[in-house]
Amino acid sequence: MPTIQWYPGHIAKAERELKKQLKYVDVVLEVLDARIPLASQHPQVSQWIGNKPRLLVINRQDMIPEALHSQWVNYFQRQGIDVYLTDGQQGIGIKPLLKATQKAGEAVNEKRRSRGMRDRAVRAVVIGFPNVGKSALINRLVGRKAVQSGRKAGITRQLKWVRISQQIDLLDAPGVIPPKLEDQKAAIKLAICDDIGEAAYDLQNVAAALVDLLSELETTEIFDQRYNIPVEGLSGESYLATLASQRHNEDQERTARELLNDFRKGLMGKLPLEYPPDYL
Ligand SMILES: Nc1nc2c(ncn2[C@@H]2O[C@H](COP(=O)(O)OP(=O)(O)OP(=O)(O)O)[C@@H](O)[C@H]2O)c(=O)[nH]1
Repeated sequence: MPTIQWYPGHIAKAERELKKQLKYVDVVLEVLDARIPLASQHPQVSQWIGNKPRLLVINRQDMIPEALHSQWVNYFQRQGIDVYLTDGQQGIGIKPLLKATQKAGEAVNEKRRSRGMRDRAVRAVVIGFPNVGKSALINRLVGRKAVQSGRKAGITRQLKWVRISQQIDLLDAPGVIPPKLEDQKAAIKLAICDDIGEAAYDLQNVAAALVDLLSELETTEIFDQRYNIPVEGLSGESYLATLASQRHNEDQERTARELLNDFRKGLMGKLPLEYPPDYL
């Protein structure tokens, strides 16, 4: 399979701007995609933020089965990482996240008080891959439409500070991705979930990879129900070809787009592409 690489100019610029702003930030909220919490962790974030407090936010919680929620929380907690599950579209899980952000930033004001300075608002930044739901989350945290949110990756182009309350200022950063996608398995999952730009990959390869991945996870029953063709015994590539011949007059590109859109819109049901490594 050809490698997936995507690092357009606006992302490189976003990363430079973000790094500049990080020194003014007290707390980092890293947003992950619930369907792929491991693949959507940015490999360089830890290095950028040093020992600033970090909260992990698993967004799109509505797109995975509820039974998995606590499994992910446990998995990250075992590594000493605080995790919050949210649905940015419906505004679920927002209050605990606000509280935790406030609490994580309090150390700054304790230090200021000890030097005889007045309290100031805690400064938090929301970072993550494109399209994971950062802007939708911010709008929920603010309680109004303060920043733009949209279905295509790469909507947020500029860094923007938003006042959430007297206590919290939030920085909305454009999606960042590593300059080199070293882990190609992760890159394919990001492409399937629409968390990197479409220019980076071949639609048919990625749709076939979705079928292969779900076969590996043994969660392909939905294909029999939705398309009336079982996956059993077929590779992703042959499945796509079979589906195309039955539905769209051999048009595999159109079939691939339809398959991926059905998955991305949640029309195939709650289908995670990753489970905690120690999931039983
Ligand atoms: N189902 C579901 N959709 C969500 C959720 N959060 C956000 N979305 C949708 O996902 C799409 C992307 O959301 P954005 O908030 O624009 O994502 P972003 O991370 O700011 O994207 P960039 O600006 O590209 O970095 C939008 O259509 C949102 O409505 C969620 O928790 N569940």
